[in-house]
Amino acid sequence: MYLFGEHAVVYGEPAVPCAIERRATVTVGERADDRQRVSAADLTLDGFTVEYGADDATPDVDVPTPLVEAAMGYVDAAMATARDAADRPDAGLDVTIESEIPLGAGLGSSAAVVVAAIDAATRELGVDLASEDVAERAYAVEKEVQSGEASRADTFCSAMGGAVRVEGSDCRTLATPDLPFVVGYDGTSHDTGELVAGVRALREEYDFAYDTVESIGDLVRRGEDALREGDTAELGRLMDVNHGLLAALGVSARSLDEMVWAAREGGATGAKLTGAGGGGCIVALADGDGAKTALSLTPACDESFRAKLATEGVRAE
Ligand SMILES: Nc1ncnc2c1ncn2[C@@H]1O[C@H](COP(=O)(O)OP(=O)(O)OP(=O)(O)O)[C@@H](O)[C@H]1O
Ligand SMILES: C[C@@](O)(CCO)CC(=O)[O-]
Repeated sequence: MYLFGEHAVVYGEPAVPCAIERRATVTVGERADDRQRVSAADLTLDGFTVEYGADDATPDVDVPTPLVEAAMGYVDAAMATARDAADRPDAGLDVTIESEIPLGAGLGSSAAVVVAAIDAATRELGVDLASEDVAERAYAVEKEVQSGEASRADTFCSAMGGAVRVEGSDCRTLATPDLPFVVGYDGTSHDTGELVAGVRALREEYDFAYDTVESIGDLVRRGEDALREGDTAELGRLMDVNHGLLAALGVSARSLDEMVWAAREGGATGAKLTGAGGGGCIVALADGDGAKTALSLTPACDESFRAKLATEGVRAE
């Protein structure tokens, strides 16, 4: 989840994502043959569940094929980089994905799945990669699958845990403050690639959009100071401004605006959309139950939950 800086991070501005305790679990077992089988038991969207195998010509599913193809793109590429890291190009793998993270909703579900898949597959093939190496390979996978449009933010954060700072290829972990986050989810998903392309087009066409991206960078630097000083009032104010700047770039949605306002009216110190936008999740900084209750009473909000910061990144269980 992004405290600050999504979208602008694609153009080299800094961003501060934070890992929360919602995990993707990937189990990998080596096969006796050279085939690949993937089952994503809980790849759910709008109430559908899909299970598919890499060796099935036509997956037996009741969801749009593009969704399955998109999921396979990430998982295939993750397995390929794991086989490459282990120098075992012909290894056959059985992969099972279980994820608690809503898809395409701004919580970095693809990064979590790719990071966990690379970590589990390399371990199964006898290689113990450092979390930083898992992060770098996961970034390459996201970049490839998202046609060159990805920052290192989601993957580095998923791999390392806690709060991190990403600016271009410079990725660092930050001292993790214990901040009270509440997430509101509208139950929908977005296409990250389309939203990133929309911002790119706007930024190329209008100077003000170009400047807005730079302003987000300035805001993130101020946010880092506030984080260091533990100044939650300032963090909240900057989250509100960050939401406004993202809205100016065209990536908010009525449901996201409604949830942001509900959280604020429920006493949140600040609230913003998180991730690519268009629909999905907002994050609020909020002590007490007011913001969560306000969200649960908002028709646009499908689910709200307290998001505990995960200090640990990818791990073997
Ligand atoms: N449990 C899962 N099993 C298989 N594939 C998954 C799973 N969760 C996510 N994915 C893949 O990741 C895609 C969603 O990633 P995408 O980058 O579009 O959104 P996100 O990471 O959830 O949101 P954002 O980029 O805004 O943080 C899904 O369409 C699917 O291809
Ligand atoms: C919109 C974006 O900044 C975040 C999506 O999770 C894209 C990216 O950083 O790859």
